Amino acid sequence: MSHPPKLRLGVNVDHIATLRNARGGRIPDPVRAALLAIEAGADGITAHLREDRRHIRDDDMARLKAAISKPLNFEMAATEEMVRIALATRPHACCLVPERREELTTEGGLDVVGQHNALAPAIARLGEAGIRVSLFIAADPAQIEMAARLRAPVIEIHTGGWCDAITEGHADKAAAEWERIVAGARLARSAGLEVHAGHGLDYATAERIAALPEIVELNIGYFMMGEALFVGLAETVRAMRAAMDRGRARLGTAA
Ligand SMILES: CC(=O)[C@@H](O)[C@H](O)COP(=O)(O)O
Ligand SMILES: NCC(=O)COP(=O)(O)O
Repeated sequence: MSHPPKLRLGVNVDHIATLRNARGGRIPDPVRAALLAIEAGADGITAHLREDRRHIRDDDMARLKAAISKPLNFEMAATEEMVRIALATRPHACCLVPERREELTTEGGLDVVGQHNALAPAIARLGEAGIRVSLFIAADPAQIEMAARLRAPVIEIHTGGWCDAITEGHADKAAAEWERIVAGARLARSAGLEVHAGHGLDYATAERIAALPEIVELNIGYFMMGEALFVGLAETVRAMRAAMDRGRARLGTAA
């Protein structure tokens, strides 16, 4: 790939809403966080409207759409309720993710293979409305190939397994997960898909994955919101941007 496109940073503001909801008030406001992140260099904002509204609420998504000048990536389960909200909101993009009320965070990727009949109408309705559809999946060849068959333009590779293995010191599992990501990104690109990645990324893992030329967007939230508590959100966005730029400078050497 001679001149791979710029690597975009999507900042996920979910967990500003988690803190806000702790007392049921209006502060801290995820919209203010989004505006600050954009001012500091974010290329887009991601927010996950979960069925249980544990963090981002319907009003947050509507205010984000109205307030931000950069693309809004609306993460959602592929339910009738969420499709209707997304069609009314008209974000730049929707990322379809698996959801289970009892989960602590997004576990695993969307089962595109097992649910392709149910997903196809949602993908079509969102796409026909001009919304760029992304499927949040594991770097699994069968899932990637089905995503391409369903004509979703984008996949987002779930990096949680790789990041968790690193955090827990499971070097062999981390190496195996990394190989899956490298191979999955290549397969997805060869299938004509735009390739994003996210979940659990921090400065070190973002820097490493930035060296994969097939990947053009990283969506990062939890780690950055934690860092922002100590050094500020603007500084955190700048530091993440710098980590991604360092990784991009080593393009093609990470595999
Ligand atoms: C799909 C994804 O990776 C993000 O939305 C992440 O799930 C943040 O939301 P939760 O922490 O609620 O899972
Ligand atoms: N899709 C990944 C995302 O939006 C942010 O995930 P995380 O960084 O909060 O784990």
